Amino acid sequence: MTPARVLAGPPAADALLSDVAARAARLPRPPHLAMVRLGDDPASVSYVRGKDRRAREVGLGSAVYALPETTPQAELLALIARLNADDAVSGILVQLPLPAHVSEQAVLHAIDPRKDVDGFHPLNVGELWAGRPTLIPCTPAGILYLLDLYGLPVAGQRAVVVGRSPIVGRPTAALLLARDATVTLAHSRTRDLGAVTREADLLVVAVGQPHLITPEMVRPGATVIDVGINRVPGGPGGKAHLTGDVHPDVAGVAGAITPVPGGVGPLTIAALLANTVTAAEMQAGRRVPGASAR
Ligand SMILES: Nc1nc(=O)c2c([nH]1)NC[C@@H]1CN(c3ccc(C(=O)N[C@@H](CCC(=O)O)C(=O)O)cc3)C=[N+]21
Repeated sequence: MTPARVLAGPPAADALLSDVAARAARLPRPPHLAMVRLGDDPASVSYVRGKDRRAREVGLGSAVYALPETTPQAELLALIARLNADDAVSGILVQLPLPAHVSEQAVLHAIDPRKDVDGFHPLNVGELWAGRPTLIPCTPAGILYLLDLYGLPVAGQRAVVVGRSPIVGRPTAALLLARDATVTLAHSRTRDLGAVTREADLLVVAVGQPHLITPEMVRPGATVIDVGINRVPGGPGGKAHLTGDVHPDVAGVAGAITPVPGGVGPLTIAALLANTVTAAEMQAGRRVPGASAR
């Protein structure tokens, strides 16, 4: 078996971002992304910094509101209300996870659906499941962009998504369905997971369990998208390193596979900035809400 084709994220992200920059430049003023984070979780700090830097690189405005971990929910909701009302703000992202005293649901409901660049507001979630993707969650949008860029088919494919989280698994299943794949959504209670994943032409894994997917669970020649980002000890020099939900030996069976890091992650950021431009276009009346973003 020839080893799998590696679907590198960074060049695909660059291609998407050059389109984002061109669309941003056609607007009357640069789209602006407001990001809010509570507390100093190192991963959140690093992700938000990465998004902020990439936004500026492609000519978007960007602002980070770094609030104390102890910020009361009412204060966070008041900030969101101000950002909703501010015409200079095109997109709003509240970094997850939130501290336990803040209701994620209350926050996600509070963001104006037309500025919801994460695609987490129930209106956008509903539109996506109804087959009318508008502002699509960033990781699923990034996965579809990656597949399209590398010329991998979606329509008619047997797709298996492992993981049913509201931010990755569920919306990925909805988006693949909107693109005419035959979709199975598997999860921690799925009986004989390997028998299910072996049916997949296209396997998307978003569980957060290092090396859950082993070679015998993969159909030879399948496309495997690894969304897992797991920090595990014992990297080069004994430092913690990143590894995916898919065992490295799967590369000997799959037809195509995304690496971790350097696979889906960079596309997630690019898709966020694409959503920010889409939101700005809608607000400028250049795009009708509901006209497909793809
Ligand atoms: N409201 C909200 N929206 C999000 O989109 C959101 C969130 N909260 N909370 C956390 C998750 C996680 N996430 C990632 C983005 C980029 C990489 C990424 O660029 N990863 C690099 C490596 C990064 C590293 O070295 O840590 C890669 O895979 O190559 C990873 C993860 C967005 N999230």
